[in-house]
Amino acid sequence: MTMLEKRTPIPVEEAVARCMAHAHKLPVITVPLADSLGYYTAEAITATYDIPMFDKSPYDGYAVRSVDTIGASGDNRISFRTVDHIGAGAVSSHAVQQNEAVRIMTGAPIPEGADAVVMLEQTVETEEGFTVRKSFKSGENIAVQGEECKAGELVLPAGTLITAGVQAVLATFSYSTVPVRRKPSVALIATGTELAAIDEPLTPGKIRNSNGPMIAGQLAELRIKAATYEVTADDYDHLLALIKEALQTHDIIITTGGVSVGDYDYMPDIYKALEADVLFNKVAMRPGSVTTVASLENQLLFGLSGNPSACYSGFELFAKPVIKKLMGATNCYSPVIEAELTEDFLKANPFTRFIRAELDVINRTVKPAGFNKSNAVVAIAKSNSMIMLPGGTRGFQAGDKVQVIITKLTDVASW
Ligand SMILES: Nc1nc2c(c(=O)[nH]1)N[C@H]1C(S)=C(S)[C@@H](COP(=O)(O)OP(=O)(O)OC[C@H]3O[C@@H](n4cnc5c(N)ncnc54)[C@H](O)[C@@H]3O)O[C@H]1N2
Ligand code: MOO
Ligand SMILES: [Mg+2]
Repeated sequence: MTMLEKRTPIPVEEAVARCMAHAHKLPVITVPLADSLGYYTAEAITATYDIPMFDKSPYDGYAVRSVDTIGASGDNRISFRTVDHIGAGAVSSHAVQQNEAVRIMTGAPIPEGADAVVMLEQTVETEEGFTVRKSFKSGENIAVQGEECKAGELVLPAGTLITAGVQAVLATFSYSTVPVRRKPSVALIATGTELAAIDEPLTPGKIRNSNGPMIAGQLAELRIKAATYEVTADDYDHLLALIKEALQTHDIIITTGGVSVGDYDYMPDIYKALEADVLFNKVAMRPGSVTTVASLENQLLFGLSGNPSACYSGFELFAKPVIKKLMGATNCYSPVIEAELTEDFLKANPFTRFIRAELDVINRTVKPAGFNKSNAVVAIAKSNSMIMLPGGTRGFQAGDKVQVIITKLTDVASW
């Protein structure tokens, strides 16, 4: 029997800080615009020209000189003669003269001489053109060059998550390819002799490997495709060999299980054998207190707990911000908001407690997502957030305000 290793718990914030201190931005690559979703911009996007690039019509109508509309009223309709007709994409060669108009469609450049646009609905057609019954101010109904942004202006800083809207901006400024930081390559290894493959019969003592697909899903939510290794029995030699193999080609190795002090928990010995620098192996939190993170030169090993809720929380708290930082994100952390508890939670909290929860963002209320022990699976599925109760506090009651980490921003039943 070996001596039980003594572990010193560190505060969650300190554990996160240690992880982040070992997360170095990955090199810049370029990806086609169409494939850029989910990356972060590696350089600032600066306007290369004014937007709009030219004064344009925001309406289907007529471009006129506003001075010619002075005095127009219901009793004094002023007539205009149509001298040209352009749609978006065309440029009129006419300089608009007194009481002339160019029929112009939305998006077309304002012709020379004109300084206002009359909407089609504001006109009555005549043989030569149309009449108006109101005067127009100079600049009325014109989308002015540079009104959205000016050439040289910073539009989006480096480290912005590329969303559909960001892709629109990138297209606007002619980025057919986008400089981004490459995504980390992540190996995923579920450990445990008890784990049965998804199609294997559940013989006595066996359970399904739910953590493997869950972590793969958490990575996929960050648009990272995990390299999922075979499910591995608690066999030191085999596990060590597999992790060594994974270290050949991956930036991050995520394991689940085998990280505590049990007889078949081999991860602590594996970190020793790898001569990895263990950043921490005990965190003052529940669940997931045994979460271990170790570093090797430029690689990180996340030893997530085997217990599903602890595993999930460990990924959200430590792996997620690290991955975002590696990809060059400016905002690496999930948003935290204050919400009102709608149920009592009477357990005391010797350590910081994370509770998979249902947050109603609109009403700013929150409640635990059902049975919430470390081994819970269903509550993870029902949650969109985690309530964070500080260590050293007693129970909380309905009506109390609590801090909540938002883990999912969409697809929530109560929204
Ligand atoms: N004497 C002590 N015992 C335990 C301690 C402790 O401090 N002293 N910590 C407990 C806590 S807290 C947790 S959490 C677990 C962590 O255990 P491990 O990370 O070593 O994980 P395992 O022992 O491999 O498994 C724990 C539990 O989770 C189930 N599991 C494992 N992998 C999966 C998977 N891929 N999918 C679904 N479920 C999985 C496994 O069957 C076990 O039931 O240790 C406590 N013990
Ligand atoms: O690490 Mo365990 O899940 O704290 O309960
Ligand atoms: Mg164990």
